[in-house]
Amino acid sequence: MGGMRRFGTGEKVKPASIFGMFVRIFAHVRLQWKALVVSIVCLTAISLLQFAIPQLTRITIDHIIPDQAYSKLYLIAIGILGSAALLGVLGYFSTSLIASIGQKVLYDLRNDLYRHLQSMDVAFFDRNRTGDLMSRVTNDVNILQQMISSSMMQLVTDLFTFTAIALYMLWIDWLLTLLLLATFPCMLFTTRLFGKRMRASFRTVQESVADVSDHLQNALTGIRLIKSFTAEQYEEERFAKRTQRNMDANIQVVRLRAAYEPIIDFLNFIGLAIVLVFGAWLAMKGHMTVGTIVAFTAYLRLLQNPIRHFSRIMNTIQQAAAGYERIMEILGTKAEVVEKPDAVRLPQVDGRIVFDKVDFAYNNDSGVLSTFDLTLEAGQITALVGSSGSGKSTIAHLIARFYDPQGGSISIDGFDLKAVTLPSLREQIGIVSQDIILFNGSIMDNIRYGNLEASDEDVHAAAEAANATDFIASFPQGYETMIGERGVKLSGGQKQRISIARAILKNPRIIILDEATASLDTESEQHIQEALAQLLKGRTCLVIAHRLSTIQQADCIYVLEQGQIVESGSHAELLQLAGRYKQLYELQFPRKGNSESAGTGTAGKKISHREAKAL
Ligand SMILES: Nc1ncnc2c1ncn2[C@@H]1O[C@H](COP(=O)(O)OP(=O)(O)OP(=O)(O)O)[C@@H](O)[C@H]1O
Repeated sequence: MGGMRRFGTGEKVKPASIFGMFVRIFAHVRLQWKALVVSIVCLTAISLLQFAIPQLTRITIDHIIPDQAYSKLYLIAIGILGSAALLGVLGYFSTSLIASIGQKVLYDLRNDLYRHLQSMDVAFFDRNRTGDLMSRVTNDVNILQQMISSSMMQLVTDLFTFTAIALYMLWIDWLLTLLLLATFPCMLFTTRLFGKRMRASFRTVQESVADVSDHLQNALTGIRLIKSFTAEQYEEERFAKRTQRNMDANIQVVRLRAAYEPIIDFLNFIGLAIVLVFGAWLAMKGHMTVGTIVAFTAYLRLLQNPIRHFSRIMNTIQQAAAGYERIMEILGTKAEVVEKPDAVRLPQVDGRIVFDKVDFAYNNDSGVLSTFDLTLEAGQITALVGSSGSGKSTIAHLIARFYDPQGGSISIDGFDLKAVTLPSLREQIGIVSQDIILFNGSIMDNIRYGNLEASDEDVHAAAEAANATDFIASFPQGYETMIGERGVKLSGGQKQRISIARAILKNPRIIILDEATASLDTESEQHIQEALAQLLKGRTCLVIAHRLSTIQQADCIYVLEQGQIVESGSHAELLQLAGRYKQLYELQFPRKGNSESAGTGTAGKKISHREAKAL
């Protein structure tokens, strides 16, 4: 395969080796050294027992039969049955111990992965598909899990037995053993050759699983859109293309395996032929006993076990290696928005926000802001208006440090955002936007998300301030009503009020309203406006609105066009200026003209969201 890419970028990095995978797994395993020591003791005992059983065969053939030692036969029976019973008990302990070590490693890995994902910046999530990320945390970790639980134990036992037996065989007959071992490099070479190809195919399989998961995620969340455009057929074809890629890659794996296994079997038979022919020759010459040959053939099987098993579990191992690569791609990606090591806690702020010569572009595309200056005074309502795509939401994202500007600086009360810790910054910012995210859970849980320490009374007070108590009380289970996918469906306005209650409970110093009332009908808007008035009271507020009716009370309004401020002032001042703001205003309130009282009441309600968005 051509090498993997650093996640979400074009940069190529070396593919992870299977050895690297085992080393990393072992680094975690080391932490559970007690369980590890017990398993190693069990495995050593298993190897010794596996070694002892063929010795009993040899003793029977070489000594007991020729000596007609009837009285010793029961010892052989006890020896074999005792060894078998011990093998069973030791097998039980080593299997369960190694499996639990493995599961613990995966538990840590999955949690590390989740923690790492949470620490990534917003740009990372812009770049990567949700379904693909989900598939890495679930499917790829599962594959690794399968390998650890089913194959690791086998491999480790085999390696122990291999070493013990190879040493014994070299001691008994080094020449015969070396001849035998000559087949091993061929097996390793074949395994490597096929392994590489299989891994490439498995990587395709896993990528296609991620594609399928991504498609499903999009299609299921967008099912209304698909139906409204009657695009079912089109989506079905797109889905089939993705599953076809999965099928092709799987068939390729099966073909490789079908060719690989007979080759390994053939090499195993060469080993058997060597032992039989050369051993018989030695026996006929009187240099070796028949019992030793029989024991040698039994050892040969044990010696070849690692390779034979490896060929069987190679599927799982290569699949795990491909999954491991995909996991490492995430773990190896670093967030760009990070805290400096010497970052300080941002103290309780008044909320004066200053953009000083800020340059910003998403993904090194053409810039959204360039040498951009803006000051939001503490305790005031500042509004941003302007055409779609002019950069209003970008300004909000930069304040919350979802992205870092490429040039210039942004500060709050004189603290550069890059010099303060992220939680201390974001704790003081509340964002209420048009895209409301409520989690599956009760209304109580959703409001309490604003402050996980809040008491029930605090939650009730926040709901009261957000004008949400009436509709909450109308549900039979009140605050315990489940919302989200498994619960009741809330209207846009109800969701909005819950999100406002959540922000009120958070009690941040700075509030950002991004299109917060854009999609509401008149009646909801009335409720929301009252709730918002509660939320904005006494805080530093940035209000982004398409509806000019919602921002006339702002202390200062900035009109933004293509990332530049073209006008600023109060509503009245801007109307007098008779520039871009007035133009936007007249588009929204044609009949009221430039009357200053317009829009506070009915005029604003006549304009639809679509019209407003089009501005
Ligand atoms: N995550 C992103 N990745 C890349 N480009 C983006 C991203 N978000 C916004 N942009 C681009 O940045 C520019 C400014 O977008 P922004 O969302 O700030 O505008 P806006 O004024 O808030 O628009 P609207 O009123 O339509 O919401 C647009 O050209 C947009 O395409």
